[in-house]
Amino acid sequence: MAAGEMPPLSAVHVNKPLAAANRLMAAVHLSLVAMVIAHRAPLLLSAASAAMVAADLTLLFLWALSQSGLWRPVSRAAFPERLLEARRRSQLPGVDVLVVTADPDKEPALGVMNTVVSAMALDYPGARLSVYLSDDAGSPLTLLAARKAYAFARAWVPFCRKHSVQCPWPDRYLGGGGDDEDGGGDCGGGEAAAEERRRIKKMYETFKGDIEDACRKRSCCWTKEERQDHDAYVEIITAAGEEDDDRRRRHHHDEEEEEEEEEEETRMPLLVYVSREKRRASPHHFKAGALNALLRVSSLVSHAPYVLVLDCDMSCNTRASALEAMCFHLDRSPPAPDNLAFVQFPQMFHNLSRNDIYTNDLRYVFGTRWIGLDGLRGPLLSGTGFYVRRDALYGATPPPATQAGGYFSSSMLEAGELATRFGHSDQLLASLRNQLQSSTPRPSSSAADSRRRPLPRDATLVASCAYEEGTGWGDQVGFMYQSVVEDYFTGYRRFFARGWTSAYCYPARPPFLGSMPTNLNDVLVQNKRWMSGMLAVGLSRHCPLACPDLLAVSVPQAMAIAYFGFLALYAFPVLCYATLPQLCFLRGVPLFPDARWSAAAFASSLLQHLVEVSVANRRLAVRAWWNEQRFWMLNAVTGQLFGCVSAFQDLLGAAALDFDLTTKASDGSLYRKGVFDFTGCSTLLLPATTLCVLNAAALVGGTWKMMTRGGARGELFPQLFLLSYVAALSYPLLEGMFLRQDPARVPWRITALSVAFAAVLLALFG
Ligand SMILES: O=c1ccn([C@@H]2O[C@H](COP(=O)(O)OP(=O)(O)O[C@H]3O[C@H](CO)[C@@H](O)[C@H](O)[C@H]3O)[C@@H](O)[C@H]2O)c(=O)[nH]1
Ligand SMILES: [Mn+2]
Repeated sequence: MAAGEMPPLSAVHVNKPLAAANRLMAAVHLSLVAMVIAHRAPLLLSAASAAMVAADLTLLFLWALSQSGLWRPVSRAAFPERLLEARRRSQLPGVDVLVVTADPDKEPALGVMNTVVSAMALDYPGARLSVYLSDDAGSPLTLLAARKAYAFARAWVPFCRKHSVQCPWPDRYLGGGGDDEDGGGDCGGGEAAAEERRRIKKMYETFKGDIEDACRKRSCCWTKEERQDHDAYVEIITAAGEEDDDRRRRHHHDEEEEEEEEEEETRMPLLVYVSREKRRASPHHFKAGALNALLRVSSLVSHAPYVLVLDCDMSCNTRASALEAMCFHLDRSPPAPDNLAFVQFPQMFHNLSRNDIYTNDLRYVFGTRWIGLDGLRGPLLSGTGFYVRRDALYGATPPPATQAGGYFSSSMLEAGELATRFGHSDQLLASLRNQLQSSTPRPSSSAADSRRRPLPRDATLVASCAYEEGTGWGDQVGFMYQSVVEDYFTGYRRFFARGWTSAYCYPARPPFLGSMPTNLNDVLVQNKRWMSGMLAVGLSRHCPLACPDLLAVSVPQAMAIAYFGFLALYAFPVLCYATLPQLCFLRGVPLFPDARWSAAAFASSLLQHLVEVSVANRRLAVRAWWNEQRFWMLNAVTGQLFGCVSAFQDLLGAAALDFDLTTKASDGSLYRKGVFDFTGCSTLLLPATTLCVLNAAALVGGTWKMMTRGGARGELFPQLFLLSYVAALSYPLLEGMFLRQDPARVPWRITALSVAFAAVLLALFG
């Protein structure tokens, strides 16, 4: 298929007006900030002014890094019909779906199984699709649920195919809280279809009941000790009577090609359960470790050239994503990106409220930044919902211009070298050698070959703790360890620094839907993990700004990646702005004597933010803008501040970073009402509440003084405005501490400590 012979499978469109607007706003903002700093420089005499200049310079630094990712926002389209005109479905390359789960208490089995089943029902030839489930808890409950899920999928998958169901996620489609169009409406007309739908719904109810029963029985749940200490276990899930079905089908179909193709199409995707070995003494590297174990097991079983990664709560909300992703991967003609390693889909969430007080929609990332980065060299890897080339994950470099496949240097393919990198499993090495030597990611020998075969001999070996010792896994091969944000680090080191690119595919209907935490503490803990993980990369020897390989590929991209590595540093300027103007205001010391430029720079940044939010929401979105302003400020002095502390501890070797799992089971009723849920808030919230009390006290005390004493009132107005703005933003915190009486208010211990700390600050400096 030479370029030109067939129409391109994908298109890219540069959003020129937005690009122009972004550049204009950048120019305006830069000149304003320059004026602010120039005006403050002569006042460096006082410590407070010096600190404010340092704060402004930090803001300027981060702002500068963030700019390249806004300069060329693009959108892409995929044309699966053209793909299917150009190739028969049986010629499509295989896809292995890797699903990871870690804790049946925080991640209820029913939700996990919905993800598994939805992935099995993707619109893709059954013989070329396999789903691997990693269970880090090694829970008998999950295994049992997986078997039940497979049995249900044997009815569900054909049902979705037959009726071209749009939403392959059973719970949503069958009316468990989906939107209108999902409610079975796309199942086609006719009494027979309705009957079939009723039947499948009943099967789902039984399946659900079985799992809920099993959950109630304590015997299925392991203790914490058992979870951290158990053998590896791998099972290719089958269902009773399946062998007979297969034989019958094979008997019907002779060797004729068409029928063989139909057979490939209608086959059930493979489902494999993997619980890797866990020992307390050996590090297990969290999600990255789980994914690498799945990569190895899948290499032995189906070895598909493409891999889709899904978190256990990320269900497929359309069946189209696999074909859409292939439009980019298989398109070799412009405008398809060169050297494409992965296609990233946005993370979207089903449990969002219209009044999204925790900014859980992650608009900033998936609605703005990734669109901009896509115009640079591609969005960063985002943990879930991406289709990635296996050879690129295994360490290949992009092919020389004349060749289509990933490139492995010949020395790497030598037997000794392969074993050092990939470990000592003959079976794994044999499968690697087969695939790696052929340079194109070919259609894998279809998963059909491995069908009903016994489990590969080495399956449990490659899922054992000891297997990775002394190999390249986690460093030269697979998902990267050393960071709790394995997605960010892997995307940067494994792909971008080697010259691979990515594409962002943002279809109108959300392709995947996950769940976000719905109480403040969980949200902050999650943010702290992201912030500490990325900062630990930014401050380490792997800093993107100091990576020669990446800089050689693209300096603007290095800046855009580094921006995320330093994101947590916002904590410092925000901390300054949340203490110094307050304390000075109380003393009657003006900090913004010539406020014109500061006011203009402030207004320009607010306006720019409003434009961003509104463009992403496709309407004037003032409430979303306000929610983001508020959460940004709150997160800066909680998630980002503690993120900085943890990252420094990690760098100094004082304490390793941990991966705190988010809960996918909370009800979120307060969040849906737009009320902050402070249940379980701990020290993480303390800086925010302390600063909030300080601000309120300074605002009241300072205004009082200003009115009673007179003096240089005009020069204090900018501070009065700033303090009032902060007070308005932090009102929910004040309310949670002093006005609310419900159980979800700020724990009184936190309130008391905040008041005490604020009093100390005021006594010392006020
Ligand atoms: O030891 C572990 C820890 C986590 N997980 C799985 O990792 C996934 C993500 O964990 P979750 O608690 O949902 O974290 P989130 O904060 O929601 O994850 C976001 O942030 C992570 C990086 O910190 C990315 O990997 C994710 O894709 C991204 O959604 C879940 O399926 C977990 O089961 C494991 O398999 N083993
Ligand atoms: Mn999650």
